[in-house]
Amino acid sequence: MFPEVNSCYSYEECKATADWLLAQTDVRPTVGIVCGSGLGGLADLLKDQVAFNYKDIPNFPQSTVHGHAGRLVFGHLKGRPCVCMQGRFHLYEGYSIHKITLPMRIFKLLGVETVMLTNAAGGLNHDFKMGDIMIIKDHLNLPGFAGINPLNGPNDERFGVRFLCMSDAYDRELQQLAMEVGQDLGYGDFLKEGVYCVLGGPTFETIAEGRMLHRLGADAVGMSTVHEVIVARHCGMRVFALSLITNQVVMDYDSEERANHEEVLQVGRQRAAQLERLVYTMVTKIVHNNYGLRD
Ligand SMILES: O=P(O)(O)O[C@@H]1C[C@H](O)[C@@H](CO)O1
Ligand code: HPA
Repeated sequence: MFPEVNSCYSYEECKATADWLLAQTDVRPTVGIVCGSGLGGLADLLKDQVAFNYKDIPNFPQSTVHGHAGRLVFGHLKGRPCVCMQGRFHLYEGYSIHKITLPMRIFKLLGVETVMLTNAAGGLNHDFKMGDIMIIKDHLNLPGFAGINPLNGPNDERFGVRFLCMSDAYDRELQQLAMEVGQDLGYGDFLKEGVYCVLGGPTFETIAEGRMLHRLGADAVGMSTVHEVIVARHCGMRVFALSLITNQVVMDYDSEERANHEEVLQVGRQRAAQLERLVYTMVTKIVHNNYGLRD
């Protein structure tokens, strides 16, 4: 019934990985950051770094995509203890959905309370431009419609409930904070909000697919994030997510534009510093334990 059931990681396996990491570093992160394609520079902002190559971490998958360095970096952002994935995993790399979301459970067992995810995405909303930063307010989980969900398989209540509410997946207070910080930083012209749709990739969208997703209510489309968000919410972490619009999805048969990964990485490089500053400033304003925000 669940073809990937054997690839689930047990609570004990996740705990073993978290305990291994905690034994190697004194950093006790409350914020976990996931860097999207070409956006790994965020990890370089961490002070007092303790970094691990994914290949050295028990149970961890390896990054196979250009623009995803494959390092887990612990450190501090203005005194706030953080852990940062410099590179994430995607379904199209051939990993099971349980494997690509394993780091979220490890974050939880490390003590992370807030997860901040970034990704590169194609714009579907006609008002969006290349280089816009979209605060994700909701998502469309297309693989989920087809029964591909990271919570498939036996449910371990130590992580969370069997049937997860998703109408509050993206923390509204953090979205508001992002808007305020973005305005303060002068990002008003390119800071947007919208709905992210995940597909399996690795193919970019056909014109008919782009048109369909737009009509379904998606503002941007990508190949990640949603699975991580589901698992992070399942184990009770607060979630905030951003998309960098690296290209406009082609929705016109007369267009000469062609989506490609090099352009995705290039636009990432152009906007990375501003995106990093937004996340950095937000982290300095998040207070943990009482879920409040600092002014
Ligand atoms: O990890 P993210 O979602 O940022 O990566 C996007 C989606 C594909 O992996 C790749 C396409 O260029 O970038
Ligand atoms: N489609 C899907 N994923 C993406 C895109 C896109 O146009 N751009 C960056 N990641």
